[in-house]
Amino acid sequence: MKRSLIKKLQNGCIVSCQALEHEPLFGSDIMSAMAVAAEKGGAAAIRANTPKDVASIKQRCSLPVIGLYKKNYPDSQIYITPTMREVEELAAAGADLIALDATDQHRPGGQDFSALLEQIRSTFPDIPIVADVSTYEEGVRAMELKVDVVSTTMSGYTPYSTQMEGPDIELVERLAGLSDVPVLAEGRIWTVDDMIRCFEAGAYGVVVGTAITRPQEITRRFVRAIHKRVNN
Ligand SMILES: CC(=O)N[C@H](C=O)[C@@H](O)[C@H](O)[C@H](O)COP(=O)(O)O
Repeated sequence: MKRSLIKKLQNGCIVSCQALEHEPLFGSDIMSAMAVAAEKGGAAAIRANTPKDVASIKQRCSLPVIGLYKKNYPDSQIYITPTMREVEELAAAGADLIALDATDQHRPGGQDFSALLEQIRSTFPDIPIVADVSTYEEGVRAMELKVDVVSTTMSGYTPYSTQMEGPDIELVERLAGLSDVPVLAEGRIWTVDDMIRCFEAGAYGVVVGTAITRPQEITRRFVRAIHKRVNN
């Protein structure tokens, strides 16, 4: 079952439909409409934040959903599905796969990533785990721990990872083909060309978020280009 689900991501464009509370499109109705639009456009899957959005998307859209739950804990730097509590809520909401932070940063209560994995596996053996990593070493460790999928989500978002404007294609290339664990390219994929380069680097699938589902950021790019032109 896990296998056939993961297979659906192969060569797919996974659309991340996320809006935080301070963003103009915040709300499960809007995010589920985004997911339906992505499905109509041929997306392979949806990536969504919070159990509420996941549940709402699952009602209206037939694609597999990679669920995550962004939450801040006072004693931790990580925020993507930090503990078993968020995993349980995502599973109850119907998430088909669950994404979680697999970086080396301090976790709530000092928990080890491998301990959380164990807990998830024993409670939800049929839900594939997507490990969100920021570096090669984190990707290798996640593969050694036999996660189901690795995604380059966190590259550029930990203080010690490579900071760049576009996608971290080098990281995709280094991780892809290291093992039989599929590697998703994720983060700052802005153009079709970016996406193709990720596939050429060996990505199993790509996750595109902001470039499709955050209109305020899309607008900002157009406006910036005008400013640049006017000021030159
Ligand atoms: C770093 C972090 O918290 N990333 C989040 C992970 O779920 C989302 O905010 C991103 O939108 C998603 O990864 C897709 O990336 P992009 O929006 O750049 O296409």
